Amino acid sequence: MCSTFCSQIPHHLNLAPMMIMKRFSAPISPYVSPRAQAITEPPSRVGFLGIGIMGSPMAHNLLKAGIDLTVWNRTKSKCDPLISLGAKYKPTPEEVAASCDVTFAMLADPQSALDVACGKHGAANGMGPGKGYVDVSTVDGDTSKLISGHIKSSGALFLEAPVSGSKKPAEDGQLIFLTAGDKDLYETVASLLDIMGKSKFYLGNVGNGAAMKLVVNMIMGSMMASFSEGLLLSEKVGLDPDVLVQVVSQGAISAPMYSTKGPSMIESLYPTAFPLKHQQKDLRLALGLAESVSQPTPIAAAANELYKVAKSHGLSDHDFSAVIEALKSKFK
Ligand SMILES: NC(=O)C1=CN([C@@H]2O[C@H](COP(=O)(O)OP(=O)(O)OC[C@H]3O[C@@H](n4cnc5c(N)ncnc54)[C@H](OP(=O)(O)O)[C@@H]3O)[C@@H](O)[C@H]2O)C=CC1
Ligand SMILES: O=CC(=O)O
Repeated sequence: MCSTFCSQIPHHLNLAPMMIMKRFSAPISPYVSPRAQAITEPPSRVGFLGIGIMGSPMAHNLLKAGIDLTVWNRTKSKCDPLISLGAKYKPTPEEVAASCDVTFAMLADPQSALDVACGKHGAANGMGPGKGYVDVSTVDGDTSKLISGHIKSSGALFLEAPVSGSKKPAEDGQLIFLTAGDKDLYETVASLLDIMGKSKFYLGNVGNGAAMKLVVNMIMGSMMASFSEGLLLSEKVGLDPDVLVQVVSQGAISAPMYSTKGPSMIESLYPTAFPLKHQQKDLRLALGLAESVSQPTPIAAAANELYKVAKSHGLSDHDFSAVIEALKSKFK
């Protein structure tokens, strides 16, 4: 079993195989798994793990829609507003999964998504036939496949469903779900995805949703880096950057991101919707994806370096538009 298991460990985790074996205590058997069983449709008890910038409004929308919701977050206090609105709370991901038909997870990165799904008291320990796990975190395909293997070895179904759209779309129920995995689970949770989002794509095998999300965010990260250069250049040659934002917003390169974030970037304000550290993580994972198929991505590679500079100057938890700071002379 070890060779099968170890071959699934994502390269970027950089952990010795024995550490991984210790960390992810849920047994994984690729050969014998309990028979998967249909989930009641729509699921009557829903779990949500990871109540951060995105998880909080997504869970809130489920609650507002009358869903019987159980929540968990590493920092418990972030669950309190949801609990005061009627959500139940369980102290571990395992207990959430055990008490729910379907459990969603919205975690920061590959490591936290693995820890919460497959670690000690992780969700996989509470899964079983008749249940489903929907991971909406942005991770790479290898991580998603590893989580899928653990969940499915319990007899439960697995769907990866990363989202495109930020804090405001999450609040407005306007996210775009990029799903892949068990089609039965996709159909079972469709009504829940419709509460949280405006559209959903089913992309086939596990890994395809993750790949689509990484390609989209690779483009977005490069766009923001390029926009930052344009804003600073316009200012340096004596143009009004506010006018640049207006011109851009009316032409072929118009994007909501430029008109919503441009004005605050000009003021050097970066209220966090999408943390810069997550954008850099997505670029790093996208570059790994490109490397795996020998696709040249020089623009994304350059953008990634800029986000790394921004991170090294303490901007990790600012909005990703703070990448503009890395281009200012004080950082040279
Ligand atoms: N913000 C955005 O605009 C978007 C974000 N995303 C993706 O969604 C995911 C979540 O992002 P977002 O909500 O913005 O990020 P946050 O940083 O606000 O939330 C991250 C969540 O992960 C939890 N977490 C982090 N590390 C661990 C760990 N080791 N063990 C357990 N839990 C952990 C945090 O818990 P705690 O509260 O205890 O720190 C928190 O609940 C990321 O993958 C991001 O790339 C996707 C689309 C848009
Ligand atoms: O992942 C970020 C987003 O805005 O989408």
